[in-house]
Amino acid sequence: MLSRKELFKDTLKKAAHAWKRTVELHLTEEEANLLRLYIDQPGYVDLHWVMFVPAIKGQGTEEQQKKWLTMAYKFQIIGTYAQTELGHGSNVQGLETTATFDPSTDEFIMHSPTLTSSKWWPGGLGKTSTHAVVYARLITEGKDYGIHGFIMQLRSLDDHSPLPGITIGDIGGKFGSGAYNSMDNGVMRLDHVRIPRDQMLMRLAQVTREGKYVHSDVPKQLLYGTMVYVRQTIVADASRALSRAVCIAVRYGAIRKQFGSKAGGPETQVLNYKTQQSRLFPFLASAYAFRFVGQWLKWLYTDVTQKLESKDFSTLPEAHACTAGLKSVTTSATADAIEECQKLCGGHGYLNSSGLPELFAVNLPACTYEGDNVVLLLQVARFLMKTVSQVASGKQPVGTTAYMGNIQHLMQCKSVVNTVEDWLNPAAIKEVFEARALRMAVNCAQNISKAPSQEEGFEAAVAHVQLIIVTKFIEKLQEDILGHGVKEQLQKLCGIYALHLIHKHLGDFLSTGCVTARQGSLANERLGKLYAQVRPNAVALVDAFDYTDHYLGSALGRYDGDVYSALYKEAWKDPLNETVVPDGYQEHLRPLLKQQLKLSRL
Ligand SMILES: CC(C)(COP(=O)(O)OP(=O)(O)OC[C@H]1O[C@@H](n2cnc3c(N)ncnc32)[C@H](O)[C@@H]1OP(=O)(O)O)[C@@H](O)C(=O)NCCC(=O)NCCSC(=O)/C=C/CCCCCCCCCCCCC(=O)O
Ligand SMILES: Cc1cc2nc3c(=O)[nH]c(=O)nc-3n(C[C@H](O)[C@H](O)[C@H](O)COP(=O)(O)OP(=O)(O)OC[C@H]3O[C@@H](n4cnc5c(N)ncnc54)[C@H](O)[C@@H]3O)c2cc1C
Repeated sequence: MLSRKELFKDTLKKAAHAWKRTVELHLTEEEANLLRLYIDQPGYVDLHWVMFVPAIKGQGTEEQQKKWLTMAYKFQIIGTYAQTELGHGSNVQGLETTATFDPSTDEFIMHSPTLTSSKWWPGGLGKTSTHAVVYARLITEGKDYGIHGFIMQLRSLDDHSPLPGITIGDIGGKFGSGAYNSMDNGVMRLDHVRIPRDQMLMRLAQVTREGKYVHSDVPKQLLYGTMVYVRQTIVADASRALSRAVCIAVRYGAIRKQFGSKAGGPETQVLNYKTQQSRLFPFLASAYAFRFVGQWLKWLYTDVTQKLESKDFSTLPEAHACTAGLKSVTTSATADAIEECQKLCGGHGYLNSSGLPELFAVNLPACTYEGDNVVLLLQVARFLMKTVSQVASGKQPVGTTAYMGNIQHLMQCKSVVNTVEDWLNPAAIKEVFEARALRMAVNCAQNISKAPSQEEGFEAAVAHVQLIIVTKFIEKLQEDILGHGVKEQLQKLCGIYALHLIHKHLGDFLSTGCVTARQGSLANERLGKLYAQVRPNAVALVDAFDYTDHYLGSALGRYDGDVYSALYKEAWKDPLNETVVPDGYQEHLRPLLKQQLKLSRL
């Protein structure tokens, strides 16, 4: 119910309080991250910690890190990540902002040469950030060396006014009433702003005092390293958002009753309807699947980072493909699922008090930020095409593409499934997912020379990423899992996750010959049985997410199930209910009613 200005100020207040507590309680970096997470309101601090600091860590020299991170860690400066422009977001190499080296003063001149080169979108830029890592085309000795990162001070540290030559503001209201409107996404134009040479982030390349451009021995793709890092955190974020929506819809489904038995007995909980289960339980399974794959991705990222530190860059392409693909598939699935959960809760799901509209509006842009989901999957497709061609030339693939090394078998194998129970076998499931992913990638690679098809590449990428998620779920179940019966429940969810994908993408599985129509129908039968088996534990499986009512923010998802009183109470809090007779009655309603009454008497 807050206005945009009030909402923004509230975000500043919460962030300042969180920082105060972080200092007072001597929180570790991880604890401070959690504190921000549970404040649960997008704000400038996200950009500061999740993008500005990592960009300097990844692209700054040791000396630069020492200088800037010391201030950033103490919040003496607030930073953002200013990459996207009005004219270009996905096409990073198409950015237009220039950083021209002037050897006479040992400075870079930062400039926005066109309207479309205005920086547009960076979070916290609009009203808050004092500094930014700004991405611009480096020009020295008359030559354009492409996009590089530069640290710029944007606002005075005394009175917060923009520095000379910098025009800066907020880009305006966004989707939904609250949601991402707590963030001051900004616009910025630069008019020949001078910064010292040593504010170019120089780990990847340097410009000497004389203006010579010198490459480092690290790959230029490290320029994109911050995005790899953030995409990895977004997967965990998507799993959290999805689990919140599912928690609301499952709990409400257990409370909501519609239609009775013919004999006039009690009405049926909507969660008991098969159609409700087949729509909702795949989301429950996905929430767990995304959590496990997110944990694995975090491990992969840490592993790659350690390798990079010792100058082993070999796993960078795979890390890029995994983070891009998983960010894309999990955020798209999550946005769709939250929207569907709204429908699963019927009319009440459409109320703000259900918590679902806000959850949807906050998570929808994750499909776009940190890389449009389609653009990212096309990157995965490119990686797959390269891998297929390496396999063809005898190279053994590793990591998440290791399965492609089994090409002889996977290109011609037939699924062993013969009964409904056979679909309980993880090896049988994994084999059909591997065969589907490989055959789609190979078909795409073969067709590329004839008529390049983006769609085919996109579909092959989706199949590959789904295989990763299924595989990581299966691997998770091979670990020791504490708690009586917990593993059995997770096995059921793993089955649901995999089999609902077979159901949804049956066309792929059939057309690539991985399963027959009969096996597809056995998978559906198995899926129906799994839904029935999960039903008794569905509420416990969402309680296990351990969300407080406060964090869930939903009248429908309350732990105590007292849904109707909560809805009723929430309604009365609406500002429209502050007066019995609404504002506007005297000016607009009364004259209208009186006029009509007069007319009717004539
Ligand atoms: C990938 C692009 C589209 C590149 O396109 P292209 O022009 O074709 O390619 P080049 O630039 O020439 O590159 C070619 C080669 O480089 C490889 N490549 C590309 N990207 C990478 C990469 N990232 N890493 C490694 N390698 C890469 C590519 O494969 C080519 O290799 P080869 O030649 O084939 O060998 C690119 O331009 C692009 O990425 N576009 C997308 C742009 C984008 O993503 N922009 C993001 C802007 S910033 C933003 O959006 C910020 C949003 C705010 C988000 C706030 C998030 C808050 C999250 C909160 C989290 C909560 C915390 C949770 C805490 C917890 O849970 O722990
Ligand atoms: C809430 C939010 C916060 C953001 N925060 C930041 C930030 O802090 N810092 C920052 O720098 N940026 C930020 N961004 C910008 C964001 O990174 C870009 O919007 C994103 O990278 C997509 O780029 P675009 O907007 O140029 O989309 P476009 O690339 O213009 O996409 C438009 C359409 O074209 C399609 N398309 C584009 N290229 C291709 C292709 N090659 N093949 C097929 N289809 C294609 C896309 O799929 C999409 O459907 C933010 C964006 C949002 C929404």
